[in-house]
Amino acid sequence: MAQLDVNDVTKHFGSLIANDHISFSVDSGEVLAILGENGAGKSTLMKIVSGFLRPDTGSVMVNDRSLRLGDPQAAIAAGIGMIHQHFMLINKMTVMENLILGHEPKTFWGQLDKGRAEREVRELADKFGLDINPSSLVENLTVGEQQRVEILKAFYRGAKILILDEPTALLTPQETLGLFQSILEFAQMGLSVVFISHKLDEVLTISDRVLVIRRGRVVDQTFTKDTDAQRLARMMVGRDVNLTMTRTYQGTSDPVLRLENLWLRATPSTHSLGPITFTLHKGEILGVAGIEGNGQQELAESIVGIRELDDGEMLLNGMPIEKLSVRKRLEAGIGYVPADRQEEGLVLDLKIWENFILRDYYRHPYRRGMGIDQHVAKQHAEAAVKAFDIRPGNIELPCRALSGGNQQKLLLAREISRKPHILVISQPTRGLDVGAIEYVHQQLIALAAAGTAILLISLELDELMRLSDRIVVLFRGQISGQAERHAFNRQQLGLWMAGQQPKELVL
Ligand SMILES: Nc1ncnc2c1ncn2[C@@H]1O[C@H](COP(=O)(O)OP(=O)(O)OP(=O)(O)O)[C@@H](O)[C@H]1O
Repeated sequence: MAQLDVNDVTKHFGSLIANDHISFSVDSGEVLAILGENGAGKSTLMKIVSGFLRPDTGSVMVNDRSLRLGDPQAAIAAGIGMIHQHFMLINKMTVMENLILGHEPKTFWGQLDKGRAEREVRELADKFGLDINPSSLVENLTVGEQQRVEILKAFYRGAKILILDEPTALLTPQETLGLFQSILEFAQMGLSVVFISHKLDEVLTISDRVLVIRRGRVVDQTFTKDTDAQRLARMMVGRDVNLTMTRTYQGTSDPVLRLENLWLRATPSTHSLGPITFTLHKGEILGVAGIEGNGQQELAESIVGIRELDDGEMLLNGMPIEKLSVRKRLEAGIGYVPADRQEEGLVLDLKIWENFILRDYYRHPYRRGMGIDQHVAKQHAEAAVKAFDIRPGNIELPCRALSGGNQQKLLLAREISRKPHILVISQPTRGLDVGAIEYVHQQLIALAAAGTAILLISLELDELMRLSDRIVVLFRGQISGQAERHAFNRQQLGLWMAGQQPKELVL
């Protein structure tokens, strides 16, 4: 089938070397995992292989033939299929329209041959075991289904080498298993798969070989069967990492936030939420579990004030806040780290220091007359960039130039520096490497120990079980179960996530 050889690839961005003489190969039928810290250069490397970026030097070969570099069409023609972290589908079109876009089969008269397109799509879906209805609108599909469309699209264009960039970041555990099953089948068919992930257990489960990149260089390669999670973490980060950090309870019984019968009506794109009643205490971490789309986002946004309540009460330190604007709530001591850091959390075209003061630029200590005291703002941003080890540390760079993990660190740095009474934080470690996860967990533990009440929303049960004092589970906008730390039980939490009613529900 196809073998990929990457030879001596180097790529600079200004003075930064994102890829430094990288070489590796993937055989036909092999699953190669690429591991590396945030900013190590994995995405850059894959963009080079798939033609989205041109390297400064080096070559890429498919079956011993040189690939024309910096040309996505040439990469596709050579059989390279790239599945990006952010899907590139058109929501208002059907699955089939997306699949054939730009490669429409034509009749003799030059018109779209719809029958042939449908037949080809069904045959492909069958061949690769990717079950999907070609006439569904993409906007009505789950994330897992959209990913299947992306993979099918690559196959429709003749992919023999599949590159998956953090493909499980948005999937439920069940969808992840389904994807793994598919990957194994692809490998058995002789396809080559490159799998980029920060999740060591996934890498250990799915790959044959692991390539480790640090600061743009290949630092190690190993057969998966010869390694384990601790060793992989050490290779990646260059030191031992605590992969299972837990905390001992430090919370108090002082209520900080009280939600009483909070209720949100459904909209065409959202579930109804509630009635939800709970109290968040000083120094406590309250975990919110649930499969994506079961009201977590609505809950976070109604606390922060982005969404208006249809009913219910919300008290912050005893004061009703449900009528306050977002800005007033932030000023009153609520911090917010949204799940989508690129859409909601940061302004990617603004500089690092500008993003750092985004919540407070109009007030002390940043306001100066009608403008901003740039000196103070930059000083504070510099200090936070150092304290949170954000790389590269040049605060004049636009946020866009930071890797995902470093963007997340910047968001945390901003919110934590504001010393909030409450921090609402959603998917805090999505896309982060193990070293960065360890760091974020340390920060959350320290923040709670200093008295902040944290509402931790996460799809990762392990993360919730390690950090939370209590966990509530959301299912279709309602609390389907809750448990105290001493009674956490993975299986039970999973059942509640799937909507199974608990025997005893204490609210
Ligand atoms: N367009 C760009 N302009 C300037 N610098 C960039 C650009 N794209 C990437 N970089 C820098 O190149 C380095 C490698 O980034 P890359 O996105 O390849 O890392 P990564 O290993 O994929 O990280 P992550 O795991 O966080 O996704 C980083 O330091 C990043 O800031």
